[in-house]
Amino acid sequence: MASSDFTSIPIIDLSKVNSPGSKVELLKDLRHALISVGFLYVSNHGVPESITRGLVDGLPQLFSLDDDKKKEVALENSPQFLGYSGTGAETTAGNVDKREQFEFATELVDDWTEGKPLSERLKGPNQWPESYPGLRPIVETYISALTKLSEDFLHIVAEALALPPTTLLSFLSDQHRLKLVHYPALTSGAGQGVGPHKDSSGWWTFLLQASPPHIKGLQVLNKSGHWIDVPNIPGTFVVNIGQGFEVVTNGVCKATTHRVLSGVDERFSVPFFQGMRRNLTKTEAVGTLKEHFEGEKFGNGGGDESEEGRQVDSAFLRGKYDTWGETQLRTKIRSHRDVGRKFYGNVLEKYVSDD
Ligand SMILES: O=C(O)CCC(=O)C(=O)O
Ligand SMILES: [Fe+2]
Repeated sequence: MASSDFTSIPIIDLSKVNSPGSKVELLKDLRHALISVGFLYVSNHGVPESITRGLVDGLPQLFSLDDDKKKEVALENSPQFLGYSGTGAETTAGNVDKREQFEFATELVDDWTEGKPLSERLKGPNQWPESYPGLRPIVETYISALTKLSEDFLHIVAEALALPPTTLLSFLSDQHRLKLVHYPALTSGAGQGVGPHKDSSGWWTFLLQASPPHIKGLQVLNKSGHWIDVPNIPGTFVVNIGQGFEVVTNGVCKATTHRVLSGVDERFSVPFFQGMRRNLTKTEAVGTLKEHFEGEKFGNGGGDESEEGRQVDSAFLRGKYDTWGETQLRTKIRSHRDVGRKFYGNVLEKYVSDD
């Protein structure tokens, strides 16, 4: 094992930002987590317990709706790829993921018209299940709270990386995405809840583990290739780096590979994907902070990564398309070809056969 390799996930107490003495310690711990781990918990984050509780308590009711009620808000209806997708609709690392999910986003108007970049069509309204009218205020309140937390967090991250506090805000999107996820119980043994991946859809991910702490499942790959458990610690969010942030930091802060193993207990989770602006070009993403992150203070950076981690595709950096938005659209169309066929017929063939 590499001498600096991690075997557990650091907990960052965000209340330490409030006093100068403890802030120094916070920034040092955060910097280590960002450069050497890529995953962390945040505690004392300021999101009221009533907001997370409202969401957690609603999940069993939502997922126990009849199939035909879920299908009324099927993701296939939505050019924004927002809505319900059932178990078996997704594959990761070549295997089928055993999970069902509702995807929501910051509520926006679809004002795309012919001539605008196609990726602007990712912006649009949510589909709210009519048979659970109480869900909308719960989800909207939660998205607002996480939007605020994730923006505040970017200020602290910038400071931990020796940047002016507002530096990272210029990369933000007007749209953040939220998934409500249910991993059904397996009748025997363990199986793939979601396969090994790096988060490609956001710039940072804030995950609420929404089942009791004895229900495990989330694991992170360390640099020597061992899977490390990320148990649910009540009152915290798990925070991890997305592929966009890795690009912007010149690889100093790595998007760490993770997976979910399902077992005999069902499990719920809620990832919030803080969005990167769709018109961000590869040149801007790579170039804006390049000099800063090439500097000596990041000498060794997070450099090393396990072989399995290296294999995980970075669609933005290696892909053919110049903007973050187009890369996102391509990824979405490739994962949901039926939506591609219905709304993006002109580019479907190009995106599915360009590698
Ligand atoms: O369910 C979890 O704990 C993690 C989910 C995840 O990694 C994802 O959806 O990207
Ligand atoms: Fe993930």
